Amino acid sequence: QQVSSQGEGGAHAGSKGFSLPYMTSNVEEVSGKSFDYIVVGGGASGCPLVATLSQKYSLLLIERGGSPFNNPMISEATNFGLPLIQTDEFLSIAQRFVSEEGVMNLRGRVLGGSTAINNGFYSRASEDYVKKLGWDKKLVREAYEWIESKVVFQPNDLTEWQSIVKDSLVHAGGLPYKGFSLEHMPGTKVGGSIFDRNGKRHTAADLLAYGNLDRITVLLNATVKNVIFHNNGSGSKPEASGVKFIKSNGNGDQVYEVYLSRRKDTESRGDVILSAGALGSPQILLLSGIGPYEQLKHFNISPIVDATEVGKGIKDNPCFRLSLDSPKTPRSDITQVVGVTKDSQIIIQSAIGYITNNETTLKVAAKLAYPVSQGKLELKNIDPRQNPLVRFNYLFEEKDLDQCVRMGHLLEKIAQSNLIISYLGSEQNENAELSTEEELRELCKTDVQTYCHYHGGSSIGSVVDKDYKVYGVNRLRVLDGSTLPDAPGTNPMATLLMLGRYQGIKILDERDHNSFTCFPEHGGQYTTYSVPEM
Ligand SMILES: Cc1cc2nc3c(=O)[nH]c(=O)nc-3n(C[C@H](O)[C@H](O)[C@H](O)COP(=O)(O)OP(=O)(O)OC[C@H]3O[C@@H](n4cnc5c(N)ncnc54)[C@H](O)[C@@H]3O)c2cc1C
Repeated sequence: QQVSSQGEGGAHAGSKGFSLPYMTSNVEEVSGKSFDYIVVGGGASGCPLVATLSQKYSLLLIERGGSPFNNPMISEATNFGLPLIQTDEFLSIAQRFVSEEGVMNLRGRVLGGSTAINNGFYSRASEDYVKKLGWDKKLVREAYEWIESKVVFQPNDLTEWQSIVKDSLVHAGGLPYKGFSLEHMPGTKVGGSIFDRNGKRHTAADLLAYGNLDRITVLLNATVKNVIFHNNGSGSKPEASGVKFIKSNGNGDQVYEVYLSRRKDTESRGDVILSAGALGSPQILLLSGIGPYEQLKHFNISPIVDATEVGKGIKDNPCFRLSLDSPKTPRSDITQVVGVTKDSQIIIQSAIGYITNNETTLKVAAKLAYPVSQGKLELKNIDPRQNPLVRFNYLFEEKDLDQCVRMGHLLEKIAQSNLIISYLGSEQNENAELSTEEELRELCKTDVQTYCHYHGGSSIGSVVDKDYKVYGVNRLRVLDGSTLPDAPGTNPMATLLMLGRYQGIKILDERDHNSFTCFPEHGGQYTTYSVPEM
C-alpha cells in the first residue's frame, strides 16, 4: 500500500515549496470568461477531479468558501472539532444544518470541502461495493493509490485514548484485531488518516497542487446559483453553457456569469460538473430548473427538465453515540481505530471533540453501515447560500431500528468495559446497568444522531447516468456524495476522493477516444422543456 508514513508524499497546508493554482476571490476578474470545464465545489470529489482534468483542459473551480491554506483551525490536529462548534449562518468554515426531524448535522464550507473539517479517517470501500456501482476495479485501485500517495498517512503510535478504544473493541466488543489496513474489513483495525505524523491535516485541496497549475483557476468565496442552458435547435436537449454565481458574503445583489468554451467542434466541448456535495448539488440542480415540476413551479423557477428523482433517496447513516463522563478534560483526539461487526452492518469508532472552546468530551459512537430508510431534499427558498430542507427519515424502516438497538447493546458493552472505566476513573459507570431492549428502542428513536456521512439525492441511475451525466440535458454532470445511491459501508471520504480521480481519468480517456455519448443508457424519467431566458 502506497501510504505515506511520514508526510513525504504529501504537501500540507503552509509547507514550503508547495505550489498551488491561481486563487482569487475577485469575482470581476473571472466574470465573463470561458473555460473548458467549470467545476462547482472544491470538496472531496471536486479537487481531485480538477487536478486530473487539468492535465489537458482549462478549468475554473468555483468554491463558496475560502482557502484552507495557512489556517491552523483546519491544519492542526489539536484544533480538530473547533470549527464544528464555531459556526455562523454564511461565513464559517463549517455550516450547520438541522434535518427536518431535528438532528444537527454539518457540511464543509471551504476549499477542501468536508475533508477540511472531518475526522480524517480513511478507509477504502469493499470490492463488493465497487462491483455494485459498476466501477472498473483496476482503475478504482489506481485512483485510490493516487490519492493515498499524496494525502493519506499511516498513523504512528496510537494516542492513549485510541489505544484503549482498540483494546475495548477487541475484548469487550469481540472484534478481533487486524492491525493497520486501508481495506474495509470486519474486526478492529487501525485505518489511514489525512492527518500526517506531525499532526497536520491534508485536505482534498492539497490535491490541486498535483494538477497542471497553469490551467486551473480557483474562484473562492463565490456561491453558484444555477447552471445556464441554451438550446441548440429544436429537438435537441438543453445544453449547459455556463453558471451564474454571487458573492458568498451577500454583499451586493449582483449576479455574475462564466461560460464553457464554445469550441466549433461540439464533440470537443467540456462540461459543467457539480461537485457541491449531497446537499449542494441537488440544490443547484433544483435552482437550475432540473427537478420535480411542482416544486420548481412553487418557487417560480423556469423548468428545464421535470426530473422527479432529484432530491429523492437522500440517506444518512444513523448513529448511536454515548458521551463518557471523564474527570479530566482530555485533549481533542481524531479517530485512528474502528471496529466493524462480522456482518459489516455496524461500525464503531471514537473521537474526542470540543463542546465549548476549551472543553472537550469523549464520545464512542456506532453507525449503521447500510441504512435502508431514505429521505428527501427540497428547496427551502431560492437563496443558494442557505441550506435546503432535508429529511432523512432516520430509522423509519423497522430493519434500521432493529440494527440501532443492536448498536446500542454493543456500544454500552464497550463503554462499560473495565479498560474504559479504569481510564475514566469514574465510579458511577462501574455499577451502571445495561439498558433493556425497550429502553434502547426508545433511545434510538429519541436520540438518533449523525456521523455526517449523508449521501444520495442525485443518484447514479436515477438523476445521472453511469458517466455521471445528468439525464435530460447535455454537458452537465454531477460527481460527489450526492451520486451514491447507497453508503460505501465504511467511512465515505476515501471513496469520494477516489471517485474524483477515477472519473477525471474516464473523462480524459473518453475524450481521447472521441466517443461522447449524450444519451442515457438506462433509468432517468424526464420531460425536457425549451430553455427560457434566465
Ligand atoms: C464533521 C464531519 C466528520 C466526518 N468524518 C469523516 C471521516 O473521518 N472519514 C470519512 O471517510 N468521512 C468523514 N466525513 C464525511 C466526508 O468528509 C464527506 O462524505 C465528504 O467530504 C463528502 O464529499 P463531497 O465531495 O460529496 O462534498 P464536500 O467534501 O462537502 O464538498 C462540497 C463542496 O462544495 C462546496 N459548495 C456547496 N455548494 C456550493 C455552491 N452553491 N457554490 C460553490 N460551492 C459550493 C462546499 O463549500 C464544499 O467545499 C465527515 C464529515 C463531516 C461533516
